Amino acid sequence: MSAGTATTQDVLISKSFASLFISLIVIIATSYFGRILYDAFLGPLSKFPGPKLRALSKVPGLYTTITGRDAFVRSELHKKYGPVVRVNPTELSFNGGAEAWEAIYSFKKPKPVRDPQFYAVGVNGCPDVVTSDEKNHSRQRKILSTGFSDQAIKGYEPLLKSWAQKMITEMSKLASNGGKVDMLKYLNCTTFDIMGDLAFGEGLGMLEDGELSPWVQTIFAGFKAGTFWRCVMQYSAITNWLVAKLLLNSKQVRVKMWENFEYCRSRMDKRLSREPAHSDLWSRILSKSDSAEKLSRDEYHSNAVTLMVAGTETTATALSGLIYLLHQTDNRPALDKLKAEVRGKFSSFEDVTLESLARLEYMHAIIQEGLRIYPPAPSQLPRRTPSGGMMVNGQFIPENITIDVHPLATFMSPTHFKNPLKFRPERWLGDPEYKDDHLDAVEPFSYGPQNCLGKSLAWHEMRLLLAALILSFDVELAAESKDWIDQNIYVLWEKKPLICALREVS
Ligand code: HEM
Repeated sequence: MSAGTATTQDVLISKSFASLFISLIVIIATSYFGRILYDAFLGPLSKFPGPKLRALSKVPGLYTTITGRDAFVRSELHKKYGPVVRVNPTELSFNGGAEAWEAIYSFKKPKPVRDPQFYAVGVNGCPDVVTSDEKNHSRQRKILSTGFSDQAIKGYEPLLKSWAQKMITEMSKLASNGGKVDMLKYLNCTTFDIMGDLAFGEGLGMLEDGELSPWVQTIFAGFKAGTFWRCVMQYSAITNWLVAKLLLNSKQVRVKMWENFEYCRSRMDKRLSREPAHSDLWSRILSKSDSAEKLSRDEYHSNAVTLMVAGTETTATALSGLIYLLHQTDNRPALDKLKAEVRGKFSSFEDVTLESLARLEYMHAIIQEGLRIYPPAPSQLPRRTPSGGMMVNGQFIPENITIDVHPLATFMSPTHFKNPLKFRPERWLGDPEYKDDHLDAVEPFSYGPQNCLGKSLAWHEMRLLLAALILSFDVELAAESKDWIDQNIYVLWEKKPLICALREVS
């Protein structure tokens, strides 16, 4: 056989390999894109309305999320397409009000689970009340609830009042020097000190320093960075693997994450080793700690981290938003009525009790309206449909689909509220002008068995801190905070300092 013949044979073999390879690529590409087209236009989710581009690709949703505009875009999508929108190839967003909350978040079975891509287990690998499976969630929640009962909260009253008083004292020092106050920072310092005292038996020294600790600043920055990396991970299996292996597993990131975790772990261990001077979240829980259902040491650690994040920024955000809204020209009548109610009822902060505050009707309506327009948790809380799929509002949704009620798109929807953009506490007080409002669409603390465990404590804190401010100061919004509410959302609002001038009430 000549060398020339062998070369021709080689060429023929390599040509057939090339054409085999190209055919393989064509088959894979056809089935890949065919699948995408099928899912978008013929698959089980194709019956749900929404922009076709969003049915075809995750990219538009990831883009609006990374740019912090997703919540606002979703509100517009719901206005255009109605109460259910296909916002991603495998995600449906709902804003149907009470019916949608009930369908997705209630006790009813089959129940969707918290989306594991959104709810990641903490650095110690031990699931807390938020990230554990259904059985462990019920167990942990039952134990933790002991620390949030009405009776337990009553026991925290002196502690809560002393921190509110400390907040006023620190603000007064600035006000008497003619200085301005970053209300957001002081409210955050207060809620973190309160939670430190409730969870670790001692404050975190933030009001004293007038600064958020580096630990808190890292937590806040983490929401934006976390949103970005989650989007990269969600893009594809490859990016998911790359971020998980190269970034999250890198020594530098692990060290930083452990440092953050250590802040809570060491304080939690210290608390568990001694009895604090006052009753706190754990007092009742520990008094029953011989029960078979007790928390493990790791569960104490992971829940301490969760409580420090869930129970602080949220309350401070609600109050900052409320203060901003109350100081808009259009809302002055509401502010005046609130001042009259609080100052008419109490001559000084010493007279204030949690119980008497809970009876202030106008304050209640004001806070409800603040939570509607500026909910501290404005973004979707995603759930995954269970194996076998489930019915939602009369429509079948296959398994492993992400579904959620979008809080902001629901609370600001003209379907549910007259003048949805206007701050009108009267809608919560039976004003006939707002008789057609769907007040039960507003669930700022979420709904059902996984709703906010600290809801009652949060309400007491909001009323107490608001009353303390009203009894102590007349507040004016500084010019630099005029557009404070124009914020992006990275799971939470990306807030700027809320600068206010304070005049002490004589
Ligand atoms: C205005 C203040 C607050 C708002 C708007 C709020 C809102 C929420 C929301 C929407 C959820 C559901 C999260 C989800 O499903 O992913 C939640 C859960 C939770 N919140 Fe709050 N929260 C507030 C204050 C607090 C406080 C003060 C605490 C405790 C000290 C707290 C502790 C928790 C816990 C432990 C969970 C998880 C419950 C579970 O999974 O069973 N929250 N909160």
